[in-house]
Amino acid sequence: MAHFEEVCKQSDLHPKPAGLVLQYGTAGFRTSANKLDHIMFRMGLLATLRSKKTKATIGVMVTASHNPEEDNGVKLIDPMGEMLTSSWEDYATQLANTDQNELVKTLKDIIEKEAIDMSQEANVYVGKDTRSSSSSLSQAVLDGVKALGGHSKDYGLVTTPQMHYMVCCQNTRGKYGEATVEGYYCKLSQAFSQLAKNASNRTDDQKHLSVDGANGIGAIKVREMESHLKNHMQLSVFNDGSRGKLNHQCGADFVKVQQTLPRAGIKINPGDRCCSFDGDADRIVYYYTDSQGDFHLLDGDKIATLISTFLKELLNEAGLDLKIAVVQTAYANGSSTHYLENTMKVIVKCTKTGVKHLHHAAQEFDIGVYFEANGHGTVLFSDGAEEKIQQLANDTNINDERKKAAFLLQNTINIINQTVGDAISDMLLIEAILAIKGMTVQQWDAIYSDLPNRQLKVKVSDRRVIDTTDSERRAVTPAGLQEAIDDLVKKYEKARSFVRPSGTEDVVRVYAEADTQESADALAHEVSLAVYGLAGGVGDEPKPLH
Ligand SMILES: CC(=O)N[C@H]1[C@@H](OP(=O)(O)O)O[C@H](CO)[C@@H](O)[C@@H]1O
Ligand SMILES: [Mg+2]
Repeated sequence: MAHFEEVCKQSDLHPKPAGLVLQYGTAGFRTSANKLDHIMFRMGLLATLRSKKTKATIGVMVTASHNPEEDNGVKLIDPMGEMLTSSWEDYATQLANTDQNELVKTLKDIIEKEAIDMSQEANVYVGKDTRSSSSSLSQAVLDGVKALGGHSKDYGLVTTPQMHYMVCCQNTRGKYGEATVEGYYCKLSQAFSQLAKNASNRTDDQKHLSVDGANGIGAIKVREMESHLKNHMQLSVFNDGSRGKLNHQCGADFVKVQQTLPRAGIKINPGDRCCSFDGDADRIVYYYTDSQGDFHLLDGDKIATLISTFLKELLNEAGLDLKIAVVQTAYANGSSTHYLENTMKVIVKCTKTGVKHLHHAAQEFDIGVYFEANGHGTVLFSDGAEEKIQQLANDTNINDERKKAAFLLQNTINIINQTVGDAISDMLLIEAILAIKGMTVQQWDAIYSDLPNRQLKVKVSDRRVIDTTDSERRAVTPAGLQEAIDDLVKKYEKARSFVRPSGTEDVVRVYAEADTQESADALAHEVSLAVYGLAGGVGDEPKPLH
């Protein structure tokens, strides 16, 4: 067929560097931008096949999220706005690594295996972040779609969650919202205005929020959103990309891992409510400093607690019997899990790291709140739960308290981006909850106290020697490692530690928590030494933090 000739011709313009092998990992492909041109072209091809197969619009987002500006990456978005189904991740890896002269054969294999009707129309939406490499790389995706005869729509600069939203809107024929950036702002800001009506007498101070945009796309988009929010919120946007470097000493990942204020580009006063987005605005963390200048972080665990408390109270007031659960990973602070299980008495589930795992687990419940500790998360409502809430909101025979709760639940559904974690949507929901509950960031922080914790990285020659079980909380290989960790953990109070190979970097990650920061730091260091010794450490031996 003519398309394959075109693929061959075009593919020569997007050559694969010899010997390069890349894998579709936790967050798609991610590496130095200069190695990705052929990957982008080929993901354009794959997205076109996926669209033909599903008879739906597929999304492609060009971004490397919180990684340095020099990196880039790409991920595919499935019809309902969710991550690409895992069975197709293997096709992505095959296509990425196949030699130029085998490309058509690899394509034909996929077409045959999936019984794809090539006469079916294909539709692919493409978006990109603000990296300097993103323009040419997203053009390579568009070239791939065109080569296989697919239709494409280039959304240009958008946040990752906006891209997921567009795909979902398109494939639900507008039921989820209008598939434009403007439609996104309208849907979210209308829901926010409705929720904010239920907050009494907020002062300008209470409406004020400092936002660290990580010098990325989130800064641009939150500014665009601001005009839709009218006088409901007052934003000061720092690290808006006009000067600083993307993700450099700022942004959600920096703040979470370093447990400190953005080192660059932000001016705040003690007590000010602040938040940081990551480079593609799918993560958010909150923080403030107290009068002593001490830093207080409100991470994904605190966000999940705030949101699930709010929802549980509304369900009670509405008299709705819906099952709510919180999904976390092993990185969730032990205090958060304890609080959720024992004080709030909600179901808590732990999954492997990576949003797709949390997302799937959250789909099992009427209402599933999922957050990674690093601030990536959202809330999922089952169709049944949405229907019940809708019915109640339309019921004229209920008392005012139930009516109000149903109205708040309805608008909470609308403010949330259920397709994926979304810094802007999460920010609006958190701001609405704080406003409705008349709560300060300090009061939110006081719901429970985090256990001091530390995250470290260890370089080893092959991180695949570490295999884990129990949602990554225990290592089964190499021999002796888990026993060594168990012995170290016993030395400390309230201690917990685990190790796992990263899915996005060539490192082993070490996590430790304990009753004091000194203990958490010491435990993390000792476990790093155990990893270094038993799992083939390379380079210098890990040094103590103090
Ligand atoms: C400890 C940590 O924050 N890990 C991150 C990181 O995964 P790793 O597999 O740990 O490299 O990147 C993922 C993709 O962004 C994110 O989902 C995950 O939470
Ligand atoms: Mg991100």
